[in-house]
Amino acid sequence: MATLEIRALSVGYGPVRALRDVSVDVPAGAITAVLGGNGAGKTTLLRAVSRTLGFHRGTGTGTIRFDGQALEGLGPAQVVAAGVVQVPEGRQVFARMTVADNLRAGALGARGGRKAVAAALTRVHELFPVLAQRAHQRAGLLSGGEQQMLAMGRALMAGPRLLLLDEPSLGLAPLMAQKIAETVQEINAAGTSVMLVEQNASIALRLATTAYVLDVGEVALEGPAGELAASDEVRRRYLGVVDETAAEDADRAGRAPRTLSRWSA
Ligand SMILES: Nc1ncnc2c1ncn2[C@@H]1O[C@H](COP(=O)(O)OP(=O)(O)OP(=O)(O)O)[C@@H](O)[C@H]1O
Repeated sequence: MATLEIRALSVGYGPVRALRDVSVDVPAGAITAVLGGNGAGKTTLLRAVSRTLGFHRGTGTGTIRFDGQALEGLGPAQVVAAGVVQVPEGRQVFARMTVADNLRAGALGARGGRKAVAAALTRVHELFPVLAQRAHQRAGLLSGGEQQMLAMGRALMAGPRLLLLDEPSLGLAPLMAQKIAETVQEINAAGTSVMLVEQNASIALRLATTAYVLDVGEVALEGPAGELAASDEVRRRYLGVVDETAAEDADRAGRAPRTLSRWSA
């Protein structure tokens, strides 16, 4: 059963068409990945779900249902209260506030009372012990990886049933990216559905059950993550694998083969 159903979603920023007729299903309990190059519309898709397009002067048409409830017409805080929480790209922690206060801020939109918040904090500290050790430090002093942990921890404080993750491994060293990936798996195994936007296709396809590839605002490919990982198109464009025929074709055309090293692990 899909917990999140996006149907015929089109989004624009003024004259810029960012998404066109996009339909995506995020099944309950699974990790669903969204891949795509720069500007493909991945972040826009998450903004549409979290109802934060308005902050960026974006407007959209189409339907988005979460557990059968229409999200159109809700404000961002109501979406959080419904159980859908976004971890924005670039972490966006409150740099001048302490780690503890950042986490407290995440609980503001939470359902449930003090007990639920205390339980969420215990859980966040179990997942990310460094956030307990650094509780009284300013968030701006944390490393990039620790800030990503804080951004995820802050989102978990709201008790999400669906977590929207925007490029959690961006700019992180491979070991830290791997650690974050393992934690995403752990969060999912504990019952939270995940919609994962990743520039690191190799990590995303390893974590996800199903995946979508966006290309200039449209769904270009979709299917089981294992099948996409094996497809020549995805391997060539998103996993940095240069197939020989493409390289020869490119040679004949007198230009370098197209490798997208940014996409490789
Ligand atoms: N606030 C905005 N105002 C105008 N255009 C925007 C705005 N935000 C995004 N866009 C445009 O919408 C399109 C999709 O952008 P989006 O950020 O969703 O892509 P993305 O796949 O997340 O890319 P990236 O990996 O670079 O973040 C791009 O053409 C982008 O320039």
